[in-house]
Amino acid sequence: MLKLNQVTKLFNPNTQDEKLALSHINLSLAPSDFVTIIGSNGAGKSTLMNIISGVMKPDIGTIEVDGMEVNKMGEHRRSSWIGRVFQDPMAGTSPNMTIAENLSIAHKRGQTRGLSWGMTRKNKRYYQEQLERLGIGLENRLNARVGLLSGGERQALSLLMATFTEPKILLLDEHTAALDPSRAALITDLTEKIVREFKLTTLMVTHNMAQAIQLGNRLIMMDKGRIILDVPPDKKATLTIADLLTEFEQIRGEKLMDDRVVLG
Ligand SMILES: Nc1ncnc2c1ncn2[C@@H]1O[C@H](COP(=O)(O)OP(=O)(O)OP(=O)(O)O)[C@@H](O)[C@H]1O
Repeated sequence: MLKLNQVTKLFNPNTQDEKLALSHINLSLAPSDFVTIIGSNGAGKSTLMNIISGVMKPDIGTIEVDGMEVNKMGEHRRSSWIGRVFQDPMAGTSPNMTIAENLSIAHKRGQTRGLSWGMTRKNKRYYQEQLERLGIGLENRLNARVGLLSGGERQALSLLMATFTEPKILLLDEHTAALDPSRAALITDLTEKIVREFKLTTLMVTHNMAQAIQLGNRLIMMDKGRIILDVPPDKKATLTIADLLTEFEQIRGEKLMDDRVVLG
């Protein structure tokens, strides 16, 4: 369903700041695959997400979705079938609009017609039903400004908005990293529930090894712009943090020094 062929990204070519962020990445996801991505700082994880979502174009290589090459398709057009949640809870929602207005925008994503809010009673009921699924009481606050919500509430709303139109691909970019542990656990649980329910094909970047092991059916480890480990579903089920650290050491010939990765 998602296929990356030889995807390469070189920043600032032929300058002192030249940086090979992605090097000949080949990655193929089956429908409903949930892949967690870990890797050291600067490994290329966010660049990979940016290239899949169309924020950046690869210098070499192709991206295919359901057999169709999408390299030339811009971010806006891809947004109808890609949902994305960022680390920053402020990034996915509009603070000066109400919860209902934010959901209305998400509802219309990818449609070309103008932005009439279309806040019919039927739509409101539908938004309430969807909010109820989050289990944190937001269904009673449809008219609250989103800027007033806590980080965790806002991130739960971002997750709902990103998956509202059942995208083909869900990209989660360290979406629990800015939350306190209890809120992070809530968003992790919600993520698992929503992805399972809608059978979403998902890529999730995390610095938290425990979370990378807990979620998803497949795990990849990146380093210096390459995929250095791809743990398939049959091995992922029994994978431990110790296994991952050993693999990293064997592949890199050095210990993983990023405590955030180990401790989460
Ligand atoms: N727009 C850019 N211009 C120049 N260099 C960039 C740009 N974006 C990323 N890089 C560089 O490319 C490399 C990969 O960056 P990227 O953000 O993808 O890493 P990452 O794995 O997400 O890292 P982290 O875990 O620290 O967030 C890094 O060395 C980074 O400094």
